[in-house]
Amino acid sequence: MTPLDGTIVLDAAAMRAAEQAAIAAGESVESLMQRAGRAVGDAVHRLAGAHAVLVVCGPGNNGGDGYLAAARLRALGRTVRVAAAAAPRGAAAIAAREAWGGAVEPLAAAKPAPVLVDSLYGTGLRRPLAADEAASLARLVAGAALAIAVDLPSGVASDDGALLGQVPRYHVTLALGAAKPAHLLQPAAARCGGVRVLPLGIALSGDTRALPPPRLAAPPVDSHKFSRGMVALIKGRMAGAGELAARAAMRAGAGYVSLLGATIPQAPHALVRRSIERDDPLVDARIGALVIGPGLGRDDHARDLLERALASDRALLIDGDALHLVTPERLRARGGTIVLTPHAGEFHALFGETQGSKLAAACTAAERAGAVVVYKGPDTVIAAPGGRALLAGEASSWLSTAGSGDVLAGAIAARLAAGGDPLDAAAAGVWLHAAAARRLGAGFIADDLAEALAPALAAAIRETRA
Ligand SMILES: NC(=O)C1=CN([C@@H]2O[C@H](COP(=O)(O)OP(=O)(O)OC[C@H]3O[C@@H](n4cnc5c(N)ncnc54)[C@H](OP(=O)(O)O)[C@@H]3O)[C@@H](O)[C@H]2O)[C@@H](O)CC1
Ligand SMILES: [K+]
Repeated sequence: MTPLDGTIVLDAAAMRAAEQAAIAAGESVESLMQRAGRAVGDAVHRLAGAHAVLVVCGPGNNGGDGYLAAARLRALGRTVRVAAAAAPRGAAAIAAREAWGGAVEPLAAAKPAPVLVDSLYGTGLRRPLAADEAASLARLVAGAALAIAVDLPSGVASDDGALLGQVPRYHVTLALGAAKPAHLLQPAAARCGGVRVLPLGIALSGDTRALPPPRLAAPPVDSHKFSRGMVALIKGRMAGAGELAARAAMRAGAGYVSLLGATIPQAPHALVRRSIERDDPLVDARIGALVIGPGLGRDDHARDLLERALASDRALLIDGDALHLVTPERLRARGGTIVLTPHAGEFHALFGETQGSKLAAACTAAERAGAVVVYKGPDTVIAAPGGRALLAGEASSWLSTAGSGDVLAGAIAARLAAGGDPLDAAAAGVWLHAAAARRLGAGFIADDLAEALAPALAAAIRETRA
């Protein structure tokens, strides 16, 4: 079992294509299912302690996995029962049912067991479960101390993370072969519990991954403040937003941070406050990342500042209000490195209403704007032009606090200013932001979050070294 960090994420069509490629190379559906069933059986055996197990099986290949997992559990000496609402269809699932060979209880009459394994539907689910089937599943999950979903909780849409009906909450989901978007996109992700991938030994390729831990190092011995990365932030009408983003950039590792348009000296004194009117500081060639948007406002002054930022050739991070003042076409025409950090409202203001999953929307938006798009939320998606995308999965719900987005903008800007691929920089910022929140636990405010980026950065550097 492997955790999700950095693993490949495949939609149902890509998963089928990987399966077909394996079959063309000499595998069979049966051999893949045997591997899946055995891996599920072994994982349940490890997770279930000495408790009795009930496996509920559906009519497709997800059900086939369940019959074989039950057979494996029986071979391991476990007490295991099987229930189903319908007979298996398809040769592999029928063979799996025969390999189990034991009793199959009617789902509606099945009594709960301490461990429930849901093998009803996986990536092939296209419509809501029938009401009686959904009710039976909910009853059996509620009656179990440990509920494990095979591949996906039955009732979630694999590609976009939607719920096709009432879906119970599971403790663990065992993803077969690869993670699916529903393991990382809401609302489905919150139903999955802990997700573990069971590798099936088939070749996988694709452009979407779960957010990996950043590969970060301490500054080299010959570093100076500018080589570590200079971040310049444009102060807006709401001064606190820029202050927070600036503190975050400092704590996330930038060597030099200036707040443009703030001239009254105050703590922290390491933050360089400069007028924005004299000697155009926006074109300073030492700037590694220029940030505009936090607390900017949307008036004419804000528009002027945005025009000046767009005219600069520096890597640009656009957040908050500034996302309401620009168009994707304008960004594409500007070119250069651009990172956008919209929440859902800002995303729709900039890109309009979109079709399909949050992942698809972010990828399309990145292409349209020629920018890395960090589509924020409880299931942040990061997409780059060209198709690469990262799914951050569930972060602390305490991040829903004022100023949290300003801190994220500062963290990403610090990593952007340090150089390298802008997608990696955005990913590192998102990771550090989530890690800082984890360290703080509950009830924190954005000021705490900015400060906690430093220990989160130190931990990421230690983990890179280990
Ligand atoms: N990829 C891999 O490498 C491997 C994948 N494997 C496994 O295969 C799983 C995908 O299998 P799958 O394609 O057979 O789909 P699955 O989720 O079992 O459901 C389809 C069946 O359910 C039916 N059906 C659908 N909705 C329904 C509803 N609401 N109510 C009632 N019926 C409904 C549908 O019928 P139909 O829509 O055709 O009428 C069809 O019969 C995948 O999640 C993984 O577990 C491993 O075995 C091996 C390696
Ligand atoms: K399932």
